[in-house]
Amino acid sequence: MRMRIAVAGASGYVGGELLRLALGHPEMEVGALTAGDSAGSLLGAHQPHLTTLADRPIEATSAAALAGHDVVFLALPHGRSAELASELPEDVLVVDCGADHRLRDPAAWDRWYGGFFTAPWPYGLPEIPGAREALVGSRRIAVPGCYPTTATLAAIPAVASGLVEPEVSVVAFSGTSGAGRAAKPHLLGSEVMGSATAYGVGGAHRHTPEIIQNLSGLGAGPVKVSFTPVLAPMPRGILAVVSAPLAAPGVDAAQAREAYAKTYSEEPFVHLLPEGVQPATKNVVGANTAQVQVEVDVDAGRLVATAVIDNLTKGTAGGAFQSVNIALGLDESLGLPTAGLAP
Ligand SMILES: NC(=O)C1=CN([C@@H]2O[C@H](COP(=O)(O)OP(=O)(O)OC[C@H]3O[C@@H](n4cnc5c(N)ncnc54)[C@H](OP(=O)(O)O)[C@@H]3O)[C@@H](O)[C@H]2O)C=CC1
Ligand SMILES: CC(=O)N[C@@H](CCC(=O)OP(=O)(O)O)C(=O)O
Repeated sequence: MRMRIAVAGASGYVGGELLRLALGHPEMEVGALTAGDSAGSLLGAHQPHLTTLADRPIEATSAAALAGHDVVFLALPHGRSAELASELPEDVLVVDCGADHRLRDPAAWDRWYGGFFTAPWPYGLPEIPGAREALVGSRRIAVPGCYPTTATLAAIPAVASGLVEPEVSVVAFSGTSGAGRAAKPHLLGSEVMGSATAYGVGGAHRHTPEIIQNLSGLGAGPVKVSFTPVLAPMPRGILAVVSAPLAAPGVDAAQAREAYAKTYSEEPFVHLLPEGVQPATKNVVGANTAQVQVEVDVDAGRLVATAVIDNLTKGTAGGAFQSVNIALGLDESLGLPTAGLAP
């Protein structure tokens, strides 16, 4: 029998991507849809690309509306998930796409988010060593932030293998859907089109502690991270450029490549591109794949890795379904697209 899913935040960008993927998942069927102010309207008013769900009503978000489902996805603003999740039964698989259950350090939570600290849930980035095992059988999943997913996938092999010093620089370019669909002046077409802008510069972005948490858990000790996000004029996609000083002067491109090939050889969604081919965000639009590349800048003594994902697919909804598949004992790749859209 198929699993019935509920989506809280169904009118948003992540909600829309969760539903798009649910329609292609052979074990899932769509149940309740909820939101905030959009409650009382039909889904088609918010997600016109989901033609077959257009006449589904959106209800107000409450534990009662989400009851009676096998899997509940929370695609709500930060701070809205924790209380709601605490009212949902323990045997229901609850997947939080927001940040409420990602950070393990209460002090980091307090500094970057604030408010009531809730216990962290198994982290939905199976490619981190040990994370896949923690997801098996879990009934709670914390979906990573989209920048942390991209940066972490670019950096894992370099950091875990000790090829680099634990001082990582991340510069990542995100499409505008990363900011959600609520109207914000800096997201107006006239502001975004034909321009790219850094923001959260100087270690001020809230994804910094999440990237640090991920990279510091790889067995190579604490990792310092300098993270700079850049808003790029595209609807979807993230490109992360990660670099770090080589741990020893002799580390060469072949060694770096070997570490990346070995780390990702069995991963269904992470692809090391052939030598010299650089990842491009357009290659992964709508796909749950990450493309990665690694080079060594001998003159600067740095390893440079790049990765791309679709922020809404591998970066949120696709990663969420990948983790749900693992938690439920299904094939990890079930229902997840691996091909992007071209041209
Ligand atoms: N966009 C991305 O690439 C990523 C997003 N995330 C996270 O996923 C979550 C959803 O993001 P996204 O879809 O982009 O955001 P959107 O702004 O596009 O959507 C937010 C959704 O939450 C609903 N909502 C807002 N306030 C409330 C409330 N008080 N009670 C109930 N529902 C409410 C909105 O409904 P209404 O229409 O009624 O306002 C809407 O359905 C966020 O936590 C975000 O940080 C994580 C990774 C990547
Ligand atoms: C382009 C853009 O604005 N991106 C968002 C990150 C979105 C994301 O990953 O989400 P979480 O909020 O769930 O952590 C930002 O910088 O705030």
